[in-house]
Amino acid sequence: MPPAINYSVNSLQYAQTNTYRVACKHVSKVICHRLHNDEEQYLVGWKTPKDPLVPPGAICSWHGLAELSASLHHVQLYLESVSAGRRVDGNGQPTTPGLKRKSPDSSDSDTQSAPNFATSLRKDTPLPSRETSVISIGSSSSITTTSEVVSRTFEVYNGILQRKEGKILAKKSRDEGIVKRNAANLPDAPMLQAAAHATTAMAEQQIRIAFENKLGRLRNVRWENYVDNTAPSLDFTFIDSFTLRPGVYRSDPDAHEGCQYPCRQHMGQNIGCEYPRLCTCLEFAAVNEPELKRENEERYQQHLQQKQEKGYFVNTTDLPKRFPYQKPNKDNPHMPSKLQTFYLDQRYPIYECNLNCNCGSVCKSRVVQKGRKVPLVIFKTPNRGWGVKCDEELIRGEFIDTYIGEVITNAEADVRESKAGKDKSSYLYSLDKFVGDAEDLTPDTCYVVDGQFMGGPTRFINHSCEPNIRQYTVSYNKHDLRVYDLAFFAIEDVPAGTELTFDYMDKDEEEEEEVLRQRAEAAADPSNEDKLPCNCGAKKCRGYLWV
Ligand SMILES: C[S@@+](CC[C@H](N)C(=O)[O-])C[C@H]1O[C@@H](n2cnc3c(N)ncnc32)[C@H](O)[C@@H]1O
Repeated sequence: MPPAINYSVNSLQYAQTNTYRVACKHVSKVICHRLHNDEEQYLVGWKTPKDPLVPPGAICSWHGLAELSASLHHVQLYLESVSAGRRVDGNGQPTTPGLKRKSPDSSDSDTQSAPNFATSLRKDTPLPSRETSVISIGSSSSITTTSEVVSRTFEVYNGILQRKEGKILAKKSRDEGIVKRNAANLPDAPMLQAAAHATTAMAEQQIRIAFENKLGRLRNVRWENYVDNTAPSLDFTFIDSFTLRPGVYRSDPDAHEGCQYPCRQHMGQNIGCEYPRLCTCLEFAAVNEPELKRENEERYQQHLQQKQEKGYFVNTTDLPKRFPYQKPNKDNPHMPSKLQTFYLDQRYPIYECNLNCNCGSVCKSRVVQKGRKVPLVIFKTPNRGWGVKCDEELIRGEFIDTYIGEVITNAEADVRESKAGKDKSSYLYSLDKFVGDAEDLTPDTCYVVDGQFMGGPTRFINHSCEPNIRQYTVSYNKHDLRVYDLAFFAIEDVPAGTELTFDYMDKDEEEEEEVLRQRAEAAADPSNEDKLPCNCGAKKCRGYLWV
């Protein structure tokens, strides 16, 4: 019989409330659940740290929700896999699909189903100071990962966790009648049977509260779910600006080139910049070509030629430019700023004034930098996961919010994608607008925004083949071609409460007939078999998400 073993106190931190908190970083995954003494408990599979396992040889142990408050997203992942019928055993093989959920007032417990070690412990052993059982390898001396451990056929012993002199001990039970379990196939049949009768309502409620708390930090965003009891992922942090990761650089805003003379505070009847030829911020802004053509046909032709050769970065000194936004409506100051139709249609990069511009904060060329003004709702859709809508009507050209997240190198994006599988691509947004406009800026060297684990509410926006919003490039530093804002604007009037969607493939509008032809072609193409079907419901739906 192996002796009682000390194990890392880091993994279960003793909180002042007399409750241990399972440290998230040590959890591999939640494997099963049960009702134990009327308490919902979750079987936590441990990661194997280099230091002694938790406890050495242990692969999993049961914990109540109070102990799992710092690891709730593992419980959330478990509940999602159960409801999707995707549960797998320790060998990665699917187990009995789809446990039937019980209503919250269900009083079934594991004692009424097939006996398991927990039942034995409770009956015959003196009540431990902490009633949690642990499954561990009896004879294993080497430390291996959880998945390695469970893939071997071991007889395991069942023990209890005890608190003693400031440490947590895993102790083998002396109970003769204890049921030995084979760790190769967890959760095993008796566990699954017990789980099928055990409610998960308390965990679901705590997950919803935890998400509510996260969202509470955001102004003017709420969430609702009239579809089921779930909440958006807890493994997500709301941030309010880009988080730059290693290898990513952006210039200091203090160093941005701003518009100087003749710009000044409160100019242009207090609506800011008014010199479309001189303003240095507008150096690379869209040239007002009809105006130029009217004024000087020769210079106009020269400009077209240069544009064709050099793209956005042609010499436009003294040429008339287009301000990105319409002038504020003096009669109705509550009317939101609108992106000019030219920019909406042409997708031309938008240059806003910056910290070093003389025009001041009221300038009409400052919209996206002032942040979201519209109230957003994250809501559960019936067949597209979570989506986003706005509580107020949006007008065509109105700014909604930006797409933010971790900014990573393209190489890092490849690594993350290869680890996470194809669904990962949904959250990766390349900052590739200016690829080719600088020699060293290629599809392989541009940065990528990853919104999966960090971001704002726009990270929940779904795709539609007939979208009502679109993403535009907004820059405050005309010399930085690598880091700029990805800003969403309404491309049509959107009634309050309508789901906001953009086209993940950013395609231009096509005739319905052409789209239907392409959809039939895509459906017949076997290489599309593993693609996600698109549920946008649009007449011009292309059939799959990534075509
Ligand atoms: C950026 S996320 C959008 C938020 C997502 N619905 C969620 O619950 O987190 C992209 C993922 O949403 C789902 N999705 C988005 N648009 C969809 C559509 N039109 N049809 C089906 N699934 C969609 C897909 O699973 C896709 O991988």
